[in-house]
Amino acid sequence: MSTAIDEQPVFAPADSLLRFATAGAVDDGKSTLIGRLLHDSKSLLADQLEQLELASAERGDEQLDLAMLTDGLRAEREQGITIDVAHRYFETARRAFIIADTPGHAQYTRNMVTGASTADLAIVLVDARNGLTEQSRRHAVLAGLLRVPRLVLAVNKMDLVDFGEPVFRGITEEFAEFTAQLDLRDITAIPISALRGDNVVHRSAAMPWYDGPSLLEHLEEVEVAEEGSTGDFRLPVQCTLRTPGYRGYAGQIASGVLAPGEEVLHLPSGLRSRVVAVDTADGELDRGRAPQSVAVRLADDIDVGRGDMLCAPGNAPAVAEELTATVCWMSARAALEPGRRLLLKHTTRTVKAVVAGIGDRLEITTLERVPAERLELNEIGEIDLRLAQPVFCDPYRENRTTGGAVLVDESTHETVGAVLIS
Ligand SMILES: Nc1nc2c(ncn2[C@@H]2O[C@H](COP(=O)(O)OP(=O)(O)OP(=O)(O)O)[C@@H](O)[C@H]2O)c(=O)[nH]1
Repeated sequence: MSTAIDEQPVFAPADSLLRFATAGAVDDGKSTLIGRLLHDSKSLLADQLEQLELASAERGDEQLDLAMLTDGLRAEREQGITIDVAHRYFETARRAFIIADTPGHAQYTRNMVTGASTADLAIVLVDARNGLTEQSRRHAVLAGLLRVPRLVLAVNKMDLVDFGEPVFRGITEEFAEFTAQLDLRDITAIPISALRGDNVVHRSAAMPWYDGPSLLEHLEEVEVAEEGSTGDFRLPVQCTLRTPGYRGYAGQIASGVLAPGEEVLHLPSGLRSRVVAVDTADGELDRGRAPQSVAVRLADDIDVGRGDMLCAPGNAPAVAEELTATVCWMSARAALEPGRRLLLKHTTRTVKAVVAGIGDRLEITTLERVPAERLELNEIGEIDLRLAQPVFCDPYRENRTTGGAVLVDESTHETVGAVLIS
């Protein structure tokens, strides 16, 4: 194993970013996999590598203890109170990556929802010896619900099943059967050994029967849908920028494209205006696209403030004071019950909400919908919400930003629910 630092490539600027989440049960090898990706793609700094070698040598390990890299990260995370998902950046010559490492234990549903809601791809890790478990099924269901566009089934620990093709085929076939019922469009299965590095960054000689890409090759090549920039234009307004002679409405474009000269609709007023300019910190743009942060200048004097929305006049979002939504309940303190008062944070708007009713609960491993009176921690179900003011929203399946929201406890300010608007 080469560890020479001067081999570190000079990174060309990566031309695109892939956000991916890792999901697996405890001990399936997530930490080892992430460590292996960082190590073999030479994404570690000299001092991190040195520390790793030292610590592994002290323990008398022949192999580098790659999980230590992510465990270090987890220690950092544990100092925080509410952040359960650690994010890690790395890049290769071809692409930049942000990994959302979602811990496998206890609060896995909550963590996976947090980590995967913005992911372009989810890696579901399976231990080859155990095959598919209830957790693997849960992860696949959640990825489908959250509409993560791509999924990798990484069958890990292939070294412990003699790199056997039948084991891999058995697991992938079972997975395909299960996911046929889900809304998952793009699934790639890769046999790996995170510990030895087989098919993680480099292709493995131990599995000649597999002729697909290594995991990193796949991550580098997979197309990232230009998410957002394809949909209708939506700009949730964060604030108004005002200096003498200047007024721009600032925010991050949630979806679509906007160019000067185009007409936009302002919500809640329903007024329309023409775009004079789309500004950024680096100057004016010919066109702004999701997920850029911009300030929009309008031809007319409209009263625009935080929580409002500028959008395409043709296919405007719903202005809704009542919502039906799928909710993942994340609070260990109390179950979600009808009558509960909460805050709904939707894009840049926060409104008071009351739970008007609870519909079905999703039995996640069988995909059955069963009647429910309440939702406990980590349960997923359909609820009706009544809002004190409207939100401007799209169905989650059409727009992950304007279709998503979180529920917050009014007194503790804790995030207690992830909301996918129907
Ligand atoms: N033989 C073998 N062991 C592996 C492989 N990948 C991981 N392991 C071992 O499996 C154990 C668990 O690995 P981790 O990376 O800590 O697992 P994890 O999924 O991150 O577990 P948590 O951090 O507890 O969620 C460790 O002892 C690893 O060395 C592999 O490909 N082959």
